[in-house]
Amino acid sequence: MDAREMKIKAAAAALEFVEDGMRLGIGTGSTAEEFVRLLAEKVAGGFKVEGVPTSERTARLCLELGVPLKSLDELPELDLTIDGADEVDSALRLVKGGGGALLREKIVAWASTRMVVIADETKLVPTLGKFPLPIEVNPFGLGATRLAVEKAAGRLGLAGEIRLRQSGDGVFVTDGGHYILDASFGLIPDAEALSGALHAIPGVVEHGLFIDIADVAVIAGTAGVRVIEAKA
Ligand SMILES: O=C[C@H](O)[C@H](O)[C@H](O)COP(=O)(O)O
Repeated sequence: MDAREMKIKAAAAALEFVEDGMRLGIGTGSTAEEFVRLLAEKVAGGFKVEGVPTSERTARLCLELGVPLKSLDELPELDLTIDGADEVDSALRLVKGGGGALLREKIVAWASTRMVVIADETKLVPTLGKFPLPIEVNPFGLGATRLAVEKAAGRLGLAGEIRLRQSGDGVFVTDGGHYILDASFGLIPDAEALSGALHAIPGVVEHGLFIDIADVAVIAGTAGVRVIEAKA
């Protein structure tokens, strides 16, 4: 099974969590896009959902495929969000933001009663941190914020390159008009402490650590699909 097939398997299994009439947060990325394609087929068959997209990219795909959309202002409470991840650990802590959508993804997931994360087994890790941590920052005072991030990480014994994300010839800009710093700190043994330290920096808008947000992970691998529930 190749990577795309695994993503489709995870997306198909996650579709089982979606009920007719649900208000649905719809994630961003290649795995979430497989979910949107499968959801669109169900919608075409008469299944009713109202989706809130986590990025302009996802919104475009939903509109193209006929998945009905609302804004989060119209639907401030959602039943379920289905989204991908860059890393998932056994406590269902996540690293997200590889596609730059982490802020809207976190806002949408937070507004949802449940979040189901979908991924192929390569994303499952014993400890978060192999994937560089995306940190969304305000463009104002970028240098100062970067330094503050470096110092905060250093106090937790973390160090590594912090790169300003680029896109084509320029700086990558998120849907919210912010920049992304990709921090290669290596393994993050205390994700909660790093999350708190980053949130304390005024120039940090949000970071890609999702802690106590995902309720279920649907992980597709060569041996089949595994469903992991978060411990209460
Ligand atoms: O910003 C993007 C998101 O957090 C994605 O859900 C994440 O990067 C996973 O994307 P993919 O399914 O393409 O690996």
